Amino acid sequence: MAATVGVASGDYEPGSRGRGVEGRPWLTGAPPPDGGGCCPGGPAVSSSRPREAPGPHRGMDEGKMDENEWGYHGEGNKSLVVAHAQRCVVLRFLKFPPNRKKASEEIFQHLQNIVDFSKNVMKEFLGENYVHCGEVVQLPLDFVKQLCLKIQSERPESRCDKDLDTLSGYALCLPNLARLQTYRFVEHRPILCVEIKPKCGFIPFSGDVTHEVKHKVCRYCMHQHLKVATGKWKQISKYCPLDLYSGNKQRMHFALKSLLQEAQNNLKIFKNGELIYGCKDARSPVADWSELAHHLKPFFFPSNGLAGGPHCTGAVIRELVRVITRVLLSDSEKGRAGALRLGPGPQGPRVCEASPFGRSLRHQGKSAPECSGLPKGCLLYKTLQVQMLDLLDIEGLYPLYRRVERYLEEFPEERKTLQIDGPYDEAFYQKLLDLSTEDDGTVAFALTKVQQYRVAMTAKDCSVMIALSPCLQDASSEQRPVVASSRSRFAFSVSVLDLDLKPYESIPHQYKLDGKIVNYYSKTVHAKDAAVMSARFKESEDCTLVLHQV
Ligand SMILES: O=P(O)(O)O[C@H]1[C@H](OP(=O)(O)O)[C@@H](OP(=O)(O)O)[C@H](OP(=O)(O)O)[C@@H](OP(=O)(O)O)[C@H]1OP(=O)(O)O
Ligand SMILES: Nc1ncnc2c1ncn2[C@@H]1O[C@H](COP(=O)(O)OP(=O)(O)O)[C@@H](O)[C@H]1O
Repeated sequence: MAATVGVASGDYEPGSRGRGVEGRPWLTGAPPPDGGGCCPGGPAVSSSRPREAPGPHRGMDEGKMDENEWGYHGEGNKSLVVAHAQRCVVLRFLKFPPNRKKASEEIFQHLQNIVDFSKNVMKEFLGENYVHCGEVVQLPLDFVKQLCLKIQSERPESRCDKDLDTLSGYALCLPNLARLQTYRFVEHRPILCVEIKPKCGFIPFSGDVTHEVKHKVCRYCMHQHLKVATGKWKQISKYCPLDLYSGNKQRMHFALKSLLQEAQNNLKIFKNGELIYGCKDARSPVADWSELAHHLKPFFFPSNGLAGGPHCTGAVIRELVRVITRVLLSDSEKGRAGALRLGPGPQGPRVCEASPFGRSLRHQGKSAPECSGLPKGCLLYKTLQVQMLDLLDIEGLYPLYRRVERYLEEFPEERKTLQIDGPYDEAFYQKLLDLSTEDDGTVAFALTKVQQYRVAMTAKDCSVMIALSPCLQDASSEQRPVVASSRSRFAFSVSVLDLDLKPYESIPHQYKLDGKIVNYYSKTVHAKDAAVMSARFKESEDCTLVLHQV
């Protein structure tokens, strides 16, 4: 069990073993030292050992954490996140199905693996500026239990099939990326945060793909049909990741407007840390642009130089889309591409046949606008490079997974040597750089492809957080980059989150899911398109017959 540290120097030392929060100024309620803390602005997790703390009472004495200072922030399939009311720090807890008992040490190791993977792998691939590793902290069990009770009513019903881990006391402490990363204390300025889960930005190019449609339509667009059919979402989104990743402003604008029309779990907008836009689940009300514009107008038209009404809504949405596009194309790494050199970009088609944008161009007899491509130092480019570690597609990868499985059935003790469950250290990272696809029949080759696939899956499911804070006209940009809109200027930060390495055990699920998605799409959509085409062809044939008779 991880030790709880004693009184520390007060500096924030990431990567310690489940730092207890005792006596750690950057985690206490006291004002942090300049620049201290997992988020320089500070603070908040007070000190204590996991123990049955005295009954809850107001005030933050040393060693008592107050669940009333924390609020529900969001959750996905695996984690639940709470944010401190004043400070820019979050606690990210693991979630499990009810009655799923996991030993505390196992929880600690799981969380430490997330930190190690972010630090040793994703920081290398995506860049120092975009990735925040956080740190494993140990919390008072009573605090966690009270917190769980407090937030339960705020959770979307669709997420309540799993519960917060209240038994181990471990959580990840991270900077609150929904607030601008400041280098000192949090500046009390309005902050707008846009979170995008872009999903996979390329069409598979592997020769192992057996379903022809997979070379024409992207995974996201195909998956939309199955998701609507199974009731996960009400309507098919017009968003296509290839438009967002294209680097072409026209396509990126279309992609962002599509996300604004149908957010699903791919878009969330926060204002001063509060969720103001984005579906909590399939039953959430339909997107209301006028309400969103009302929230955003002060950011984009600060002098209130814009009358209300539909014109205003359109103008505000246009400004938002343009600013987000500029930020996505910004290059905080000054052109430093990541460690991967996967070639000029996706080798498959650059436009997805299912994208409404692509379809409208074809109907107008135009070709897709040339892909200006993403700047090599921007987060989308780097994320796409990591996604393309999926070199063989799941259809080519799955037999290699079976090879590793057969080896582990024979030598189960080798699982540790193969680093299936970590440690995700430098050695693990170095093995990811071997991009060969020539199968030499060895377990080593199979394992490398499996590990690369897991990393690619992680990059296909992560999210980009963009934080915007209005800054004065003369704000110098050396501390923080600045982006201009028609009437405003914003200091901004771009971060990536949800970088948990996808589990080795999820590969069979991916293989089955891939088949389900493709079969459903081929059976319903592709067949329908073919029927429409043949009806048109028949129609034109009938016309030809009439002509002959005459
Ligand atoms: O619907 P969510 O929020 O539970 O998200 C799922 C992902 O579904 P979605 O496609 O709606 O983003 C799911 O991604 P795929 O459907 O497989 O594309 C994702 O599974 P992975 O494929 O293994 O990434 C799933 O991730 P985990 O089960 O948590 O690993 C979950 O994504 P997150 O909730 O964002 O983790
Ligand atoms: N560091 C963070 N700062 C602010 N919000 C966060 C942070 N990490 C996660 N979140 C919010 O919590 C939600 C769920 O977290 P996430 O890590 O995506 O869960 P999961 O791993 O289950 O997908 C995210 O969509 C995001 O809105």
